[in-house]
Amino acid sequence: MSTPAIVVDGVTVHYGDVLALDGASLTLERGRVCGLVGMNGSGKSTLFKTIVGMVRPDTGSVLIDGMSPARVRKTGAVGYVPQSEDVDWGFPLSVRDVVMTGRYGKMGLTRRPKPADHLAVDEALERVELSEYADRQIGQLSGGQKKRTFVARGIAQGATTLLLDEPFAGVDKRSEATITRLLRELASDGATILVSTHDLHALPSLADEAILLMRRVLMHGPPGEVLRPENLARAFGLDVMDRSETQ
Ligand SMILES: Nc1ncnc2c1ncn2[C@@H]1O[C@H](COP(=O)(O)OP(=O)(O)OP(=O)(O)O)[C@@H](O)[C@H]1O
Repeated sequence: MSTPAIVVDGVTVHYGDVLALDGASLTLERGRVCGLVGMNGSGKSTLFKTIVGMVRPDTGSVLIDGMSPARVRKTGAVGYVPQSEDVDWGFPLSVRDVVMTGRYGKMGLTRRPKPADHLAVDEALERVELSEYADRQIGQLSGGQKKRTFVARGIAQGATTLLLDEPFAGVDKRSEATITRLLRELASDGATILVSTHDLHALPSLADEAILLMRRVLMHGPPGEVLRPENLARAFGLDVMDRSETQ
């Protein structure tokens, strides 16, 4: 069997007294889109940050393509689309600048882009349909364009694992459809995608599998099974399929 794309094994994370993850374990195979579902505060962002190596687990381990987060970070194999709240949108960076940061690992210490870097950025912008916004400051984008900028960064980086923290929050239907199509295309090219969302109705058309998180993985399987009302009731404590979104 090939090495799984992501293995999270018994990960526990505290922020001071707050227990954010409590023995979370999961394995994701290559070329799959997995939806991550859980109520506010269930540890979704913490799980992403642990996988990318921004948060260190108290116990447990993370392997990406069989490597530690610190090691894999240097390869650029993991792309991360953070929650909007985690980004300083006032920073004087254009869309092109943000996408170019995905190439830094390949540039060495000078960080001087070569023609191949410019080409990779142009191609990534085209793929997410943002070429005409390339020189716009990132704060002057719509919600969907902001998300697509970070997806483009992952593409320019050549990421084979992409982690997206609520890419559909504050995004209109058209951008949602564009992002969904992109993620499906990237997965069919072999990328592994872990994506958190509150939009449960959209999950079956987006994801091959789903995870229910409540500080630990309550369930991991086909979306139709994971989203059954009795399972959602365990994770959310209410009948969420009667609502368009869970909050
Ligand atoms: N930097 C931090 N310092 C202290 N507590 C934190 C920090 N970040 C997260 N937490 C707490 O850890 C728990 C898990 O938070 P996390 O952001 O991972 O959840 P989430 O599932 O992503 O939530 P949401 O759906 O609201 O984004 C919450 O109780 C949260 O308040």
